[in-house]
Amino acid sequence: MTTSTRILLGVNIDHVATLRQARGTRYPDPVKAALDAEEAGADGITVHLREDRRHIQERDVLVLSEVLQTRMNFEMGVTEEMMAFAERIRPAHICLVPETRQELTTEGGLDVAGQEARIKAAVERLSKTGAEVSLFIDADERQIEASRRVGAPAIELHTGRYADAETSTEVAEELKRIADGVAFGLAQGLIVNAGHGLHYHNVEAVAAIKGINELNIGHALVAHALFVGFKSAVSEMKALILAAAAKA
Ligand SMILES: CC(=O)[C@@H](O)[C@H](O)COP(=O)(O)O
Ligand SMILES: NCC(=O)COP(=O)(O)O
Repeated sequence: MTTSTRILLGVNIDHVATLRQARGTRYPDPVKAALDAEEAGADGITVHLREDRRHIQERDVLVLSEVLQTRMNFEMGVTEEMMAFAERIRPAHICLVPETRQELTTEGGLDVAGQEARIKAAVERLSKTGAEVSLFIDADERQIEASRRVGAPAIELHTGRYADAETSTEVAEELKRIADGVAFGLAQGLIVNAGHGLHYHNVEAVAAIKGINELNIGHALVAHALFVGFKSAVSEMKALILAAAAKA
């Protein structure tokens, strides 16, 4: 069981690439953002190579795999194309995520319980690359138990519902759901990460949940970086989550 006392920040650079792809230019370069993020204290760099290539491209991942000083968390759908690519680049971490072509963003967690044999085969195959494989799931006991059964050492709890909650009651309910999921995941012997939709005003309560290993944050960092620069955006976020975890 991992009971880290120090929470890690994984910086997702997808939306630096979103801006580049909007115009088909060479800038802004997500690789530069990744290096700046590392200098500012990122513990890892997350990229999601989507099937529709709306942001991160293969070349970004290949260059990152050569230049990162920390570690790459490669998010991917469970497809043959992505599995073969992951076997080629051999990232330190692989996170299996659900993907729908038309979605605005990742809408829910991976249904591990509903397709255990398929996910187990993917986890087994990808683990042979040496990667720590995690599953991006909702904070739901059924999915957490299934994640353990398929042999994933780690899970990432989808915090999108918490981020989207509007009333204080909903926020409290969603936060409790995440906190319960973290405790349940740890009790199952899993490494528990969390992320999606976290920003400077909602992150502290999640960072204060004991036992979370890492938060993966992207969209809010890229948005804030427009005004303060990428390094400052990352270091502000890192300071916030470390302070919240230390107070808890
Ligand atoms: C899996 C996850 O939560 C993120 O990687 C997210 O998918 C990135 O942003 P988009 O969903 O906008 O591509
Ligand atoms: N896995 C979640 C992630 O990497 C970042 O999501 P977001 O902060 O861009 O919503």
